[in-house]
Amino acid sequence: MAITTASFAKAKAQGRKLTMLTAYDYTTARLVDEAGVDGILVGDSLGMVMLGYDSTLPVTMEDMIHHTRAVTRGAKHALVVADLPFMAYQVSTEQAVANAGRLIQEGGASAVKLEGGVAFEEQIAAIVRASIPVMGHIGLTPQSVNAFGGFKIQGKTQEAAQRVLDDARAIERAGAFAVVLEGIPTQLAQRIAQTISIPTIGIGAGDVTDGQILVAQDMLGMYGELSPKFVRRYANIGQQITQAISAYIADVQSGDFPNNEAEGYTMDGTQLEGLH
Ligand SMILES: Nc1nc(=O)c2c([nH]1)NC[C@@H]1CN(c3ccc(C(=O)N[C@@H](CCC(=O)O)C(=O)O)cc3)CN21
Ligand SMILES: CC(C)C(=O)C(=O)O
Ligand SMILES: [Mg+2]
Repeated sequence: MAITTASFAKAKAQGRKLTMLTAYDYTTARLVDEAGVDGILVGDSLGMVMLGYDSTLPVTMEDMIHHTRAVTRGAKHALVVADLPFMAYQVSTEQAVANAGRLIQEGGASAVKLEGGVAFEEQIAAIVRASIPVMGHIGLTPQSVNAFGGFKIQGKTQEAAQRVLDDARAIERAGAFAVVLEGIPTQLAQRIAQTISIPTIGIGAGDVTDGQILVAQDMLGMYGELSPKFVRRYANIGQQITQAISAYIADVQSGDFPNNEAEGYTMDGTQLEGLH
C-alpha cells in the first residue's frame, strides 16, 4: 500500500518512527523506495549534490520539476515530497500556490515542502486550501544561509528558541501535515515535538522527533563536500565507485577488458568473405 499523509499522522499516533531520505533521480528513488522508507524528499539540496552549487539558492522550479518527475517514476510506495526552491514562494501567496501546483501537476509529487514558519503562514494556508499537502521546515533553513551567515545551528538562545517554537506553532495552525526540524538543539526539538500535534521529522535535531531524514548521498558516503555532525555514514559508496572505475581503467589499459568470449559477439566467418 502506498504511503499517504494520513499514514504519517497514524505513525505518530502509534509511536512508530517515520523514516525519510532524499532522492533526486529514478535509480536512487527505486533503491530508497524498495528499502521501505515512508517518505522520499526531492530536496533542493540537489543543487549542491547533483548540480555542484555551493548553496541551494540557485535552484529553479525547472530543476525541481525535472528531478521530481524522475523520482515519482521510481517511487511505488513512499510519499514523494518536493521542495519549493528559493524565490518560488516568498514573493506572493499567488506565486506560492501556482508553484506548489506545478510540483504536483508536472512533477507528480504528492506534497510540497517550504522553509519558514510565521513569515509564510499565509502561503502554507493557501497551498493547503488548494488541496496540496504541505510539510513545513524550520530551524537551520538552508535558503536563509546568507541571513544566518552560514549553515549554523539555530535556536540556541531563549529569543532564538522562541522564534523556532513560534514557527512550529504557525506551521501547525496553517494546516501543514508534518514539519522538518533541522539543526536545532535536542532540548528545543523535544519541546516542539511535545507542543505541536503534527509529526516532526528531524535532521540534526536529536532522537526526540517522530521521524528522521538525511540526504541519501551523505549517509551513503557519496558526497564529501559537507560533513555536518548529524550525518552518520552507513556506507562508503563514493570510495567503492572510485575503486571500481580505477579497476576498469587498469583492465582496458592492460587488454584484460573486454574479453571476447565473455563480453564480445561473433558472426559466421563465411559471411565476412563476401566483403570487399
Ligand atoms: N549534502 C547535503 N546535505 C545536507 O544535509 C544539506 C545539503 N546538502 N544542502 C542544504 C543543506 C545544508 N546543510 C548543512 C550544511 C552544513 C552544516 C554544518 O556544517 N553544520 C555544522 C554546525 C555549525 C554550528 O555549530 O552552528 C556542523 O558542524 O554540523 C549543517 C547543515 C543541510 N543541508
Ligand atoms: C535536508 C532536507 C530536509 C532538505 O530540505 C533538502 O534535502 O533539501
Ligand atoms: Mg531543502
